[in-house]
Amino acid sequence: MSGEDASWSGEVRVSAPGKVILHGEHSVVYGKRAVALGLDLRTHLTVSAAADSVSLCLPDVDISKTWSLEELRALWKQMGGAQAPDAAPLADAQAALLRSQLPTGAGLGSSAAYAVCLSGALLTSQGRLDPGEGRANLEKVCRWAFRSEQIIHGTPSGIDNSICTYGGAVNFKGGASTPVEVPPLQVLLVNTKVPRSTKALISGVRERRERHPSAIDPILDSLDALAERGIQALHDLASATRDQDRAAAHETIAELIEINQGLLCALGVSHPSLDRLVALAQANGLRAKLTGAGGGGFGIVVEGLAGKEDVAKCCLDLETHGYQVWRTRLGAPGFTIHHAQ
Ligand SMILES: Nc1ncnc2c1ncn2[C@@H]1O[C@H](COP(=O)(O)OP(=O)(O)O)[C@@H](O)[C@H]1O
Ligand SMILES: C[C@@](O)(CCOP(=O)(O)O)CC(=O)O
Ligand SMILES: [Mg+2]
Repeated sequence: MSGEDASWSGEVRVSAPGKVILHGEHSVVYGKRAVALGLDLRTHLTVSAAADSVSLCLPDVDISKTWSLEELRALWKQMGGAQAPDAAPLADAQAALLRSQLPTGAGLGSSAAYAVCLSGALLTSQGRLDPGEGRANLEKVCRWAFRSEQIIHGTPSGIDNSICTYGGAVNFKGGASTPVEVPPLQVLLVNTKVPRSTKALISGVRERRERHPSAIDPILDSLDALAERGIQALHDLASATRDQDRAAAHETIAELIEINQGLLCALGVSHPSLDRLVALAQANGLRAKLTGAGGGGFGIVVEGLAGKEDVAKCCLDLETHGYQVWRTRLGAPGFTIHHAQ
């Protein structure tokens, strides 16, 4: 439904995945290439019609708020919202309930999954997605989610809202994303349990670059080249038909992960908990890097062709050192409408 007089009386249920950035975190903020994959941990949102208010229930962060439509219309007017060129009319009373499997503020894109769910559910409930316009609808969802990320982050690159909208794997550069064929990529998601702020880490990189532009810019260029090599390796893995080609692609991916972590250390976004994680993986013959903004949060260990025993031993070592470990396969589907009426 849309328009000032329309009153919608249905329910919309949607979900969006979290994400793992394989290559390009931080450098993507400077227009460099990045590659990210959907994660099978999801955020779910239900939006339903309400009598005369808008309420938002976020049990995972212990927030529950209700505003009367009158209050919101006054605020809308005060903000000059009606004059905005792409402003959506504030028409309907709604209740939104959101649940997430994603830890917040840890590098797995909880903010983007949240943003994508909100934008997708509201666009659906307001009748602003056109039946049969799959890609165009997703682009719309992605654009609105980016606005929400701007509120949370300040200067997001757009990669998180893109992967959480489109899912699978995306090749992202300069604000535009293209799909990448997803090979079977098994990883360990490792939680350092160290809290950190995406915004503060991005500022830290900016300040380091301002102090030493001639040293930092080549690192950003290397990260760009690494992402390009990473996409080629994913492609090689997806299209490999012989064991030796699969093995070669896995070896390349592992080596790129190792180089990437070194460059992120040079940008100043690692953390002792991440350095230890990388060393423990390496002691078991596996390669690891931080994912997302770093400074704590999550790291990933790529399993490649490691045997079951080596992977199990690596998990055990990590858990013994206090890390939480989840084993998962990357490439989960993007924004999904489960129910709309
Ligand atoms: N389930 C949720 N409910 C409400 N807000 C959320 C939820 N998930 C994420 N957020 C918002 O996103 C912020 C975390 O985003 P960010 O620092 O970018 O880390 P990440 O996106 O890697 O989890 C939270 O502080 C909160 O503002
Ligand atoms: C550091 C950055 O590249 C990724 C941040 O990811 P996260 O919020 O830590 O999940 C920032 C961005 O791309 O907007
Ligand atoms: Mg985020």
